[in-house]
Amino acid sequence: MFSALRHLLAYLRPYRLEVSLLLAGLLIDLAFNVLFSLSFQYVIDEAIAKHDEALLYTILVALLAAVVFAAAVAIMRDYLYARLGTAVMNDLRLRMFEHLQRLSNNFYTRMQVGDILARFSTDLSAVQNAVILAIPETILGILGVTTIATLLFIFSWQLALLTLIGLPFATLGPQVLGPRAERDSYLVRHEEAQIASTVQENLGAHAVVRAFQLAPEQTNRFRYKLRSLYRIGVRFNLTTYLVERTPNLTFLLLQIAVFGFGAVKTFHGELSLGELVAFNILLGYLSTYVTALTRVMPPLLMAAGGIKRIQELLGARPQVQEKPGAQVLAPLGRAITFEDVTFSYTGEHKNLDRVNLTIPRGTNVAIVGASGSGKSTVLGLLARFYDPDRGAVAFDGIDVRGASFDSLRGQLGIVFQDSFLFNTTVRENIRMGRLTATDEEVEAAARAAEIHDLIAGMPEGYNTVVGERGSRLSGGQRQRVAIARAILRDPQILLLDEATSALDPTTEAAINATLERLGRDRTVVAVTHRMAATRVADLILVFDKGRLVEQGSQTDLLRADGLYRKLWNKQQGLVVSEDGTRAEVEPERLRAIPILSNLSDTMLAAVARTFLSERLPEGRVVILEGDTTVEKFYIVARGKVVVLKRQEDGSDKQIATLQEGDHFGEVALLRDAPRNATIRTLTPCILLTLQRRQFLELIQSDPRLHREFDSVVRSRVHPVTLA
Ligand SMILES: Nc1ncnc2c1ncn2[C@@H]1O[C@H](COP(=O)(O)OP(=O)(O)OP(=O)(O)O)[C@@H](O)[C@H]1O
Repeated sequence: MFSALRHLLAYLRPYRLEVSLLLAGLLIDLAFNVLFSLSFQYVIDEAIAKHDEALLYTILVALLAAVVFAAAVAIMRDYLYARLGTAVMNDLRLRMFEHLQRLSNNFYTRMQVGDILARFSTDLSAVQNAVILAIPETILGILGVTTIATLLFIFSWQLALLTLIGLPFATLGPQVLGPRAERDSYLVRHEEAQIASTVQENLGAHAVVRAFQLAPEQTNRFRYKLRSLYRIGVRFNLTTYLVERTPNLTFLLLQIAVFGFGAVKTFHGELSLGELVAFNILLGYLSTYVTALTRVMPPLLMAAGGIKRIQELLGARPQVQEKPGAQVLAPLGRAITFEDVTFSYTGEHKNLDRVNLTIPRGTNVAIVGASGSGKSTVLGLLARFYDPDRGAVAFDGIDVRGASFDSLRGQLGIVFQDSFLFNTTVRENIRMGRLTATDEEVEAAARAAEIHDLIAGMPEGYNTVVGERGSRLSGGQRQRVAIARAILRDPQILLLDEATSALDPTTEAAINATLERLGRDRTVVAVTHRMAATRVADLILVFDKGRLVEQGSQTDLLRADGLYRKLWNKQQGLVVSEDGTRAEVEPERLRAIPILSNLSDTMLAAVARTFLSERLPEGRVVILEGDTTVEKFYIVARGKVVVLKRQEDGSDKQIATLQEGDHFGEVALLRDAPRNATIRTLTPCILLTLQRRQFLELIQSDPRLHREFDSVVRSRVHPVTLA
């Protein structure tokens, strides 16, 4: 609690003037309350008892004037509260937002978006409550209690002593229950953030939820999270009410005791009637101040959890930082090198293992390998989104860790598979490549990315707003805007991370041609899982489980008959129609699938004809773990899918990703069995599917094949393949 208060006061530090005026206002408020109490003594003992009418009216007029003045001051205080609350919140929002810009990629993979957003919403509003309500009430409470306690001593030391002995009991409740409530407050905030994350995920997945009738399952998951919030919420609310309630109760008892004792003293003439009344009114104010102090407990406790979570965010250190006095990197002259680079995202296993490579300036380099082999990680280290655990990434021999961010990233233009477009105009989206670019330069970049004519043809031209994440543009158009953005930087080095793999073949070919042209005279490093796209590369780097296992030109690598050749073969025989809507598999390609490898040519041709194409958007569940109704075998003709395994805590763990040429669900051709993993599309996909019923009909039409297949079934039923 004290650390939360310390942080709250730190948030208020830039507003010393406003806080001083507020304090002055609070003192005036207190002074009025004291004067009001004392006036009773004078009215009763001096004016009424002594029949002094002039004094009576003087006191009443003075009181009226004081009320008007105190009310004016109270309005000024309200204004200051309003200003302070809003200003402090905006300061915090800005600090958090700025800090988020500095944090490294690892933070974003670790944190859920909903959790971060909750820190900006519910946590901040709890802090706002504390600033607006709790801080002034606490200050007024403390000032009030001390001033009034002193005055009480002046009236009657015995009564005051009695009050002061009783007062500590009022703090027992908060002392005992406060720390527990503070801990629970953090938990409540955490649970609320979890709920925000679940809602956010559900909103993003609404199409999948509807298509797969997952609403009851999703609602159950949500209900489970609500139950957890309910448990902690009830405990927290009860504890905070008790924190508030116990002092009130103690105070009531105390008030009765003091009043009784005072009444007896007045009866015996040891205290005047006016003094007794004034004393009791002061006591009433004391009670108000103590109550005010206890009333601030719930919002303060609530804010304590929020402040802790905000401070956690502000305290997160960027993993990758610019060194003080970092060197300005000259434009790349000779080569980018990886010198014995080892890197792990989580420390559990190496995602890059002792990688040595050289990318000479001006070359076109392709990075290939199975999904998860570390291709994108190479780009991440090159752009210094991460730092290697061992070894170094160097530009012309200079370790990038010693270089300034601007001079390193200023040389790079990056196009991702799904480049983010902001919900603003096309012009502004492109200009984000270089904020100082003129409109003419923006248009020149759009021309280079071959999207100028299309933009110019739109009713609002470059001022067309692209919608959330660029939703008003097609995938190909979005990608061209992203390329224009990268080109606007006129980068020496172009990094392409699967820049065209989510597009249909015609658009992909067109954009690849654009990129090929734009890549001339630049250094291009392109991650791709499409082997055909490596044809233009001067150098191909082949990765396997984080290691660079082969490198050379396409001709060399095909001749070498190693991993590259294997990956190449896997993608042969899968033909996608130009508009990217259908796919076919060539019979010979099916021979690479163990379960079909022994079929005759005629049968393979028949099986190949039986395959159907399915187009699925990103994020669609193809197979659900435990489902027994899916009777299909799948080949990925386009795109990427992820294999997920349900964990004991109900979450899904990613165990593999499969890409073009990979297959899954082989076991569905053999027998009924619950699927042992969930398969979900990571990108838009075209899947080739083979229905068990149709497949078996084909097989059964030929008794010889039927016998052959039976023996395959018997030999393969045990080692169950994926899903
Ligand atoms: N932010 C991250 N945190 C933890 N592990 C990660 C992270 N990013 C990637 N990985 C893991 O590191 C490994 C290499 O990932 P990387 O993205 O470089 O592979 P890739 O070859 O580009 O795969 P793909 O073709 O599927 O994009 C994978 O096992 C992946 O699961």
